[in-house]
Amino acid sequence: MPVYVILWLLNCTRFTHMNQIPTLDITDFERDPDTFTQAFKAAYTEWGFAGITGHNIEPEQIRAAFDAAADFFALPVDIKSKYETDAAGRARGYVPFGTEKAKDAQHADLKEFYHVGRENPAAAHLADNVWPSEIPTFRASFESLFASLDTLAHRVLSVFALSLDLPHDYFESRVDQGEALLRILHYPPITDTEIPNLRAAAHEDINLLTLLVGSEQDGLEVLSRRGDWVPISMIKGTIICNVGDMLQRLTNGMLPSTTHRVVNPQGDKARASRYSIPFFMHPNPDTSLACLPQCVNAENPLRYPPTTASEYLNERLKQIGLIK
Ligand SMILES: O=C(O)CCC(=O)C(=O)O
Ligand SMILES: [Fe+2]
Repeated sequence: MPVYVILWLLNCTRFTHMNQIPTLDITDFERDPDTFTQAFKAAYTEWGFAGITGHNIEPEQIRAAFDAAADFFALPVDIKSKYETDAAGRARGYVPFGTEKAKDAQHADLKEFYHVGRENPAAAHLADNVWPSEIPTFRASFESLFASLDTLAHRVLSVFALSLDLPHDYFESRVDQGEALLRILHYPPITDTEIPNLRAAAHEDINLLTLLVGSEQDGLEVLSRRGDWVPISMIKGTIICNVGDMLQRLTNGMLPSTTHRVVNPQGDKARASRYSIPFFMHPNPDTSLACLPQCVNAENPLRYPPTTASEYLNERLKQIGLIK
């Protein structure tokens, strides 16, 4: 075959299989809700992941949060450990390196993290936050980022509801007392390259939906429907939003909770820290995760038995080592 034909064929495959998660500008929803909801549904049915732009979260707010994170994780481990708590599922405060292991993984992930969660004195299942006094900017930075991501999560949930032929406020009464967790993640420099561990082994997120303030460092990869690992390269400032296992169950798998991982960088890049900040949105504990009837049909028969959000969460947190 002549070289120009091979080049032409290669070019065609490049364009017909766009191998990158889609990006959606959420301000398009206000301009044309129906068209946006259709594009949104198509993106999530195919990928379970999309980048969100037009979200109104200022770059300075994100910068301040990453700076506070770097300052905290640079503290000696005995100081950081003062902020470990006994909140169920380690849902508040510091969680040391080597604690979490992806379901079915053989080795622990290469990360330490800090959980900041929803506070509501009227809801007994939501623990109080703890704040490191050593980093004066920490509390204000993460309270403000939490509030902004919570608002965005509500906007995104209303588009999910519309794309499932539900009223736009369907999820409101199902998440108002629900846990939401900001997970401030630090993947320390890797000094021993012979280790079998990954920064984060392949996993699916347990919750309803995740908003990820993505890292400036490479490493995040998403498993496509075709079975290949797609490195995520995002325009700076994009917030990644992905479906979690709870939304996958509710939609009987119609919206997939896509497997993803964080791979170790090669060469000098391995010697740099990596930071990222996912926000995990959970339903109220008593919310049923039974599949929605409109997602069950002859082509897509019922895949999951009914359960509640709290039952399911407990089972999953045991699998990843966050509950004994
Ligand atoms: O660090 C990242 O980019 C992704 C983190 C992640 O997938 C998680 O914590 O569930
Ligand atoms: Fe994840």
